Amino acid sequence: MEEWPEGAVAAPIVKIVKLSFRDVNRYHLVQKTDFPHILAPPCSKNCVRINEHRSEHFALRVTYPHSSWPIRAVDRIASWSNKPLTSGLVAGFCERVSGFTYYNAHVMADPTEGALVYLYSRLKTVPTEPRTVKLNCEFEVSTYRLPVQRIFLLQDVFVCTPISVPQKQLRHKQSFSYESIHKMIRIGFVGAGKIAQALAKGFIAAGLTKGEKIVASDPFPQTIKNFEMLGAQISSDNRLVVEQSDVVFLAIKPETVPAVLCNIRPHICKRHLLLSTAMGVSIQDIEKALPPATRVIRVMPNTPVLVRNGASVFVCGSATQYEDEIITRRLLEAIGTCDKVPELLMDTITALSGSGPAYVYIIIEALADGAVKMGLPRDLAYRLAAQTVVGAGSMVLATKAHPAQLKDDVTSPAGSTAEGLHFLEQHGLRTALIGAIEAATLKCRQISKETKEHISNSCSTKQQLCIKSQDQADNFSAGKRVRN
Ligand SMILES: NC(=O)C1=CN([C@@H]2O[C@H](COP(=O)(O)OP(=O)(O)OC[C@H]3O[C@@H](n4cnc5c(N)ncnc54)[C@H](OP(=O)(O)O)[C@@H]3O)[C@@H](O)[C@H]2O)C=CC1
Ligand SMILES: O=C(O)[C@@H]1CCC=N1
Repeated sequence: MEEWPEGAVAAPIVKIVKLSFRDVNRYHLVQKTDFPHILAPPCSKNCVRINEHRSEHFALRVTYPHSSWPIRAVDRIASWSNKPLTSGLVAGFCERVSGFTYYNAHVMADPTEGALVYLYSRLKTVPTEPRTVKLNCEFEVSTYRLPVQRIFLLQDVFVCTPISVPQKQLRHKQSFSYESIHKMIRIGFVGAGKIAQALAKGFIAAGLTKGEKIVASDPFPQTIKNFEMLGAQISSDNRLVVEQSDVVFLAIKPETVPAVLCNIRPHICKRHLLLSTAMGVSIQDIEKALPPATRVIRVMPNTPVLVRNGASVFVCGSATQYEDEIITRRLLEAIGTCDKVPELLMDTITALSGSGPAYVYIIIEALADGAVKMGLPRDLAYRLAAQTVVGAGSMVLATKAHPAQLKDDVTSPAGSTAEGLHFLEQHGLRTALIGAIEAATLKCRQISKETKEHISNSCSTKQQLCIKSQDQADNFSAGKRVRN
């Protein structure tokens, strides 16, 4: 039996009868992701069907395929216990509240064998208020035997132990918190520009990592200084970032992507998860330029991730594991919303939420300019305009009402709003915004096409390019500024 990692706690036999999301934070959590072995998909023959449209409990007894199946925790804390589990209980709860479906489930190891409790949870939307999730004894009477398949529903696995466990039951005194898992993931940024900085600051603000756990590269000394100020390790050599991180954000402009991929390619290995923010560069094109089976996820965040209010989406590559999706979700959900989308929507999403903050800033600026023209102090005008945008956006999300309905609610008969709206319609605000999304989408498509050609060409002349990139990288390392 291997040693437990430093800081881990031995989970005692706990029978959870009630768990709230607030409680989750009170548990010591060890994330575990190696769980394709456990559960059948919810709609398979032998499995409880989970009805998405009403709240219900479900319960399953599972039998693991091999008595030697080890309990393994993720990645860098792999094999912290290899005690075999042969059976366990899965209990879950699917809840439909205010239009959202919440999934939660537990796997309890057989107490005689492992005495570990796993908590799986998947929330379509993270509730703003802690929710009580009842997990009760019902599940103990279930006797399903399931084929061994992948879990679809469940997002995360934690080994839990209540904080109230007497110290003497703990093998190690320190707790091993959920946050500390992410602190173990070394995050790297290739390209240290605007979106890289916003992401890094967001992750730090969310407590997912610390500045010193980040490593970033950029040829531009002024830009990279911003990372230095976060306490990050900085370099002008992209290869160093790759070597020193597990999750690598590719935060460079599309035209730079082919040469950079060529440069980092020899340093990419199995442990890496590559998250590309590059607009218009398809997963297929990125994968083509990297070693086979490189795990690539394409993401489209926006700058409000800086204040943990971003709108991000992601697309999984052909070699990604479910665990990679979990990590991506955990990272992006900590700094805003996060949706998995089909890749064909990426160009339009780039135009909408990727570029969108820029449009909204112009709107805020213009609203404030109007107010200043009419006599308001400028700082008050900006504050009111910004808060109005925040409030209106929150109304759309919270009420799910049609924006037109919410607009009508503001517009009193013969009032001032109607006058303002009339003016906007006369001057084509709607048309302008629709046109902006269309124009930006088309630009993304064009860049996508160009990058595809560029990558195809660079793949055919890969060796030459690699030599060139190597030279460039060496020049960066030598402190010279080189542009592609
Ligand atoms: N800004 C945003 O809101 C969003 C941007 N994105 C995407 O993210 C990517 C980055 O955008 P953004 O941060 O705005 O752009 P920036 O120009 O701010 O950042 C890119 C950085 O990469 C640097 N760079 C250039 N060549 C290399 C190289 N060979 N190796 C490493 N770094 C290099 C650039 O340096 P230099 O300036 O000297 O060229 C620059 O500092 C783009 O593909 C964009 O489409 C996605 C979502 C939102
Ligand atoms: O302007 C750009 O190209 C990027 C894409 C989304 C936001 N900024």
